[in-house]
Amino acid sequence: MSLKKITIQRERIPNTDEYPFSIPSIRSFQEMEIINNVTFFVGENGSGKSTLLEAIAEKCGFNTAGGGRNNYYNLHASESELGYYITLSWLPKITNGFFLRAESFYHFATHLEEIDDDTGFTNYGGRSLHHQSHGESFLALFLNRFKGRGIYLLDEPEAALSPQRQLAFLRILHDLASKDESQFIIATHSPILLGYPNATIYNFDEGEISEVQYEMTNHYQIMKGFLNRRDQYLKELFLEEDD
Ligand SMILES: Nc1ncnc2c1ncn2[C@@H]1O[C@H](COP(=O)(O)OP(=O)(O)OP(=O)(O)O)[C@@H](O)[C@H]1O
Repeated sequence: MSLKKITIQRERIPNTDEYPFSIPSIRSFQEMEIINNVTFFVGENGSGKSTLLEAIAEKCGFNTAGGGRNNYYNLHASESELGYYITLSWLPKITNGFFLRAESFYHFATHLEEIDDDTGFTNYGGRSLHHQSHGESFLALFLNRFKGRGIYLLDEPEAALSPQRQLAFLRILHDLASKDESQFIIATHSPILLGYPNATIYNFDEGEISEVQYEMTNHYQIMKGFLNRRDQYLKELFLEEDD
């Protein structure tokens, strides 16, 4: 494991009322220990997970629109507004890795058409990502591009994956992370992915970033409650809407 800690340099922050410091979890952020090869960011929509992940990606030297160090292409290639304020502590420093943004993956695939056509997409399962389904192309990326010592930052990788493929992803994650060469930080809403054993889960809700146990996440509790008592859940949900 290489990335050990993420720290914010609070003395640099000019105005805490503006984005990204308008986000409660980011405003109160001091430091985050990275204690496992697999770390999850969980929390409500808009709680700041992508903001922090993007800042980490920028500090790793990855394209903030998605990709690795050598993937330069223009897609609102905005600088992370948080990146300037955070410091990453490494031992040892690594430069290999990838930042996956589900939302801009199509553009990444187009970028590969331009640079990787001649090499036969060897890092992506031998087929253009545009010629694979969304979920297939994600898995091709995980299976072929993720290898060796590296840091992999994934923003909602479940976006394209069926439950069965999410399980397949857990297997890939296990194979890569258990060799102690690969490190993952994953922002997710998936109760399946969050179930990866012995991961650290950081919750971005309630105005701070704090460690949480799997079974205590809203995602686990809502999904479990819904599956166990679907009729009751729906009855209460629709009752509230009618009020
Ligand atoms: N460039 C920006 N300028 C201003 N506000 C922004 C910017 N990017 C994001 N925000 C706001 O910051 C908040 C946190 O956004 P962020 O994308 O980090 O949330 P998230 O936890 O990843 O959410 P989700 O689960 O929906 O992906 C949101 O309210 C969002 O509207």
